[in-house]
This record gives sequence, structure tokens and C-alpha cells, in this order.
Amino acid sequence: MEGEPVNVNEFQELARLALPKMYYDYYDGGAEDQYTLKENVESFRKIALRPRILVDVSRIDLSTIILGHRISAPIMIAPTAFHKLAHPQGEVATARAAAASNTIMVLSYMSTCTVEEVASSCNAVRFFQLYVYKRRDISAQLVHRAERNGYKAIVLTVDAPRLGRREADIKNKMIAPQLNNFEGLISTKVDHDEGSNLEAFAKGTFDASFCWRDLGWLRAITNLPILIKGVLTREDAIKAMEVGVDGIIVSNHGARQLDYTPATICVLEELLNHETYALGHVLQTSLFRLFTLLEEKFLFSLMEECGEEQMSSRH
Ligand SMILES: Cc1cc2nc3c(=O)[nH]c(=O)nc-3n(C[C@H](O)[C@H](O)[C@H](O)COP(=O)(O)O)c2cc1C
Ligand SMILES: CCCCC(=O)C(=O)O
Repeated sequence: MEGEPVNVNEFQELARLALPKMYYDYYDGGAEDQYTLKENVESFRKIALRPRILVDVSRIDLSTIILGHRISAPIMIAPTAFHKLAHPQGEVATARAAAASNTIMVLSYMSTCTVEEVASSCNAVRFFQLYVYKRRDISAQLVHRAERNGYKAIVLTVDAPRLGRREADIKNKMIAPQLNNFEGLISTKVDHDEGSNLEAFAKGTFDASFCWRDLGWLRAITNLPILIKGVLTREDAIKAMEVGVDGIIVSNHGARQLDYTPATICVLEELLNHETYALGHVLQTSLFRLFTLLEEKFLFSLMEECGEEQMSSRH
């Protein structure tokens, strides 16, 4: 590729050239037939811009407030695992980028830098993403460490009772790096030489029995706000609000979990268009053209003002 990238899509090709195939495929791939992955991309492309003219745009302020934290635009860094597979500085570099961009970073439970390393690296506002292990004591320890180290919310990912069937990882026999957060607690090594080691690791450790009633456990061990990540239906959005979580994140996990779910951006539209759902905070992790889908004002209002308040009157 000639010169510096000028379009974000160019980074993908640079990554493909730079990374070992096993890691590139891990970052790049979706689950099974990758139907939803294609839909995620195409549904965004179908959203056409509708520019209004002769508006004073000499001063633009996209800043908004998420759970009380002002950020420069309604775009946050979603939790993604294993940053050191791509760069030796791992999540510390990502956190510094979040600080420089004045946005929030959600640190993955499966990070390669520790909760403490990321916390002490810069002043970015950080949330902590949680997977619940069968060994609940380990997950509880991580929540406590996040709280002690100034993370501002827990993002409970609920769409991965089992890891999605990622066919490239199966072929590559994807191996997870050892995670320093779990040193002395749990190892990512599995006694398994077939298929994706990562999938085998998740199968052995993730608590597939975790359900709505277990949210009480999480509520009891932390005072931090709790967001549920992975909501894809109206029914579950209602339930989440009923059980009193502090927000939901509409997501199909970048199409890496269940294939043949709708594109995230389409679900977001469905949830916001239904009067019941304009309660609490609705965040979305792939925000590039989100403004065009929703009335700008509505999105900002939702994030800034909504809190506990009913927003259905805005529709
Ligand atoms: C390489 C990679 C790793 C990911 N790791 C995590 C993770 O550790 N925890 C998590 O909750 N989501 C993880 N995700 C999902 C993202 O947080 C995010 O949901 C997704 O990239 C965007 O899809 P969405 O718009 O449907 O949310 C990962 C995604 C990618 C591409
Ligand atoms: C067991 C690792 C899970 C990380 C993750 O969420 C992903 O790869 O999508």
C-alpha cells in the first residue's frame, strides 16, 4: 500500500499484511456462515445520508454524556480481547488513544494487559467488561479489582454462554494467549489438540447457566452501574429494564456469536422506535453512521437526559 492510510478500511489490509494468519483471522472473522457479519456491514452501507443545507456548521459540538461522563462524541471503544496479539503495548495503547480522543474505553475481561496496568497508564474513563466464569470467585475478584482501580461501570456481556463457532479459528487451531489478569487463578491452556483452543477454553470456563436471576449476584458484589451487552430483542430490552440494569448495549457481538441474527444497526432502530425502549441508556458499539439513522437530537437527548426517566413522550 502506498503511503499512510487515509481511510479506516485501509487499516484492515495493513493488519492482514502485518499479523500472523491465526491472529488476523481471529480478529477478522464472524461465526459460522458469516451471514450476520455481511449483514452488519451492508446494513450500515444502506443507510443513506440526507444532508440539510445552509446550516451554520462553523462550530460543531458532538459531545455527549454517558453515565455521567462527558465524552467528545457518542462513540466509545467496545471491549475486544487480546490486544497484545496485534501490538506489544496491548490495551495500554488503546486506553491512551481513548484518553487522547476523550472517550470511554471498555476493557475486555479477556485483556492481555491487566486491569491495573491499564488503569495506571492514563486518565481515560474506563468501564470493565465482564464474562462470568463457572468459578464465580474469579469473576468477583476481577469486578472488585476493576472497582478498586477506578473503572466506572461493569459491562456484562450476555451473548456468549458458549463461544460462537468461528470456522477460521477451528481450522487455525486458534490458541488464546495467557492472560495476566488470571495469573495463578486460571490458565488459558487447554488439554485439547483439535479445533479452536479458544472455544475449548471458553467451554470449560464460561458459566453457561448464568441467567436473569443471577444478576442479583452481580448487583450484590458491586456498587458500579451495570450495563448488559448483547441485547437483540425487544423482549430482552424490556426484561433488562424491569430488573433495573443501568443500561443496555444493543449488539450481536460483531457477528461472532450466533449467526443469522439481524444486523445490530437494524435492531437498534427497532428498539428505539418502540416506545417502551426509550428507557435507560441505549448505547451501540458500531456507531459510524448512527447519527443518520436516528434523529440526532433524539440520540443526544437519550444519552444525556434519560436516566430513569420515561422517554416515550419523545416519539
Ligand atoms: C476481535 C474481537 C474481539 C472481541 N472481544 C470481545 C470481548 O472480549 N468481549 C466482548 O464483550 N465483546 C467482544 N467483541 C465484540 C465487540 O465488543 C463489539 O460488540 C463488536 O466488535 C461490534 O459489534 P456490535 O456492533 O454488534 O456490537 C470482540 C469483537 C472483536 C472483533
Ligand atoms: C474467549 C474469548 C472471547 C473473546 C471474545 O469475546 C471474542 O473473541 O469475541
